[in-house]
Amino acid sequence: MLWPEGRPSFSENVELFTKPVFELESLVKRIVLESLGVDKYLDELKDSAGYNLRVMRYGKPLNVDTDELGLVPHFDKNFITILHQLQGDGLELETKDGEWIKIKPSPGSFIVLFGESFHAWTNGRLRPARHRVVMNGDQPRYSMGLFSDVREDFLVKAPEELVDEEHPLLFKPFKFKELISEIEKEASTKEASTRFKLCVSAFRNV
Ligand SMILES: O=C(O)CCC(=O)C(=O)O
Ligand SMILES: [Fe+2]
Repeated sequence: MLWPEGRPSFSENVELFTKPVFELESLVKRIVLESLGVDKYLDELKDSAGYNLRVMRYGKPLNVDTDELGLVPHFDKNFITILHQLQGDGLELETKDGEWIKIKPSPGSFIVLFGESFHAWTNGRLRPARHRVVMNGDQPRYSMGLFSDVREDFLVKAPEELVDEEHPLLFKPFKFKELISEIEKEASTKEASTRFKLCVSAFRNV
């Protein structure tokens, strides 16, 4: 048992992570919406938000001499992901040009990624980051993440302020649960290829 008996440092670490990470999530949402001039939708997004806090462990690589994939390249499907590496590097991000860069955060820092749903909601203004975990060395890796998304019946629809001639509507409005079923459908037909592609493109409008 890890919580709360047995390993007090585990629950302490989770609690230490929780407060700043929730504050950061709401700050990031505010900054994004304000900078796009659509902060009037902040309450609507906040009221329909759902959260998922995960602590992740990646077993040590079988072979210490070669890099091993801890997590395949993928886009997160949610709105915002905030990650913290507790032990071990390994997170890599893909740049626009298809290059993989290693993320080496300082111990007290967080990594903020945007997911496919926020990409669609902002009518493409935010780019979702494809990322992966690459393991090397002889140690397991631990990370924590706050994954924020929306209620299943929330309609992911870009605000009209973000749609104009220069920025045509990229995705037809969809319920978050429709994106989830799209992911499940794809996963059952094409050997987890969903993890490599933008699932939201099923709702592409232009
Ligand atoms: O462990 C990490 O740093 C990344 C985790 C991740 O990308 C995910 O769970 O979607
Ligand atoms: Fe991810």
